[in-house]
Amino acid sequence: MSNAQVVVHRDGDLLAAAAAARLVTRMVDAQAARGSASVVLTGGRTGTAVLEHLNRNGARDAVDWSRVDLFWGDERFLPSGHPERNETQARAALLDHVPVDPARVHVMEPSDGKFGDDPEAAASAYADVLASLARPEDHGDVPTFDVCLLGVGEEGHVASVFPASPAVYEKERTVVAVRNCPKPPPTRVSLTLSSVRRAQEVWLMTTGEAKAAAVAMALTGTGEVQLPAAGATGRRRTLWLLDTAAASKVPALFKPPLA
Ligand SMILES: O=C1O[C@H](COP(=O)(O)O)[C@@H](O)[C@H](O)[C@H]1O
Repeated sequence: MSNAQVVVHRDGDLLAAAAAARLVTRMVDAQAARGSASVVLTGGRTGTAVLEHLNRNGARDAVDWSRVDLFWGDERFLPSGHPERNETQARAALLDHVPVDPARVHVMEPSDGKFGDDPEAAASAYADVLASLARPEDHGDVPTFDVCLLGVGEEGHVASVFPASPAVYEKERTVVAVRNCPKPPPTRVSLTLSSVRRAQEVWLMTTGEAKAAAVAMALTGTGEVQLPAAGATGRRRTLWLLDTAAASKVPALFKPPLA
């Protein structure tokens, strides 16, 4: 994790506002360079707050939303429209308010979707979606995302890859079904860490003292099996966006002045 960058904000609200502004810039730059942008969304409180801030930010209209591919890092395997689905929360926070191209909003199937209550089939279908969008220059079955947004759990999970779970050992598949999650709901679909690592930039965003130990451990050499967040790295950049409480156990070496 030595190449990780840490940015500490005064509180969670400022973190979400600053991350939203940062995301606008990143998407506009990607569109200027390549014509389109691709972002992996995360669920959770911080991830949703970032989308809410993005929706309120006047600069959101600098993005050509019809040329954005949106993916999810994980999904809670629940019926379509369920309030706990990451998709439902992202739509309410942002996607229902901007002119996205529905064909470029790549959702993970719900538990009442075309595969029914079969998370393995939903995971396999999402792997097919990723593979269909990968270009030769991506060198594999996953597109090179511009940004992958991630929350971080108290025990160090990212997406729905939990410590010492089968998902953290997965080396072949790009997307997996996750069962018996320690955090409800118990059944989920998730990108694997190797898929997360296809992103140019990975932004790990979290707040609160309850996350402080996991953040510090991830930054100081704990392995990804014990702490999946440690294995969430970007090809070009790994950025930790923290509030002061989540950063409270980070060694001074990593801590820049307060942003
Ligand atoms: O369940 C989940 O939790 C994590 C972290 O959520 P937070 O509320 O503690 O920020 C999130 O990253 C993940 O996408 C989600 O499914």
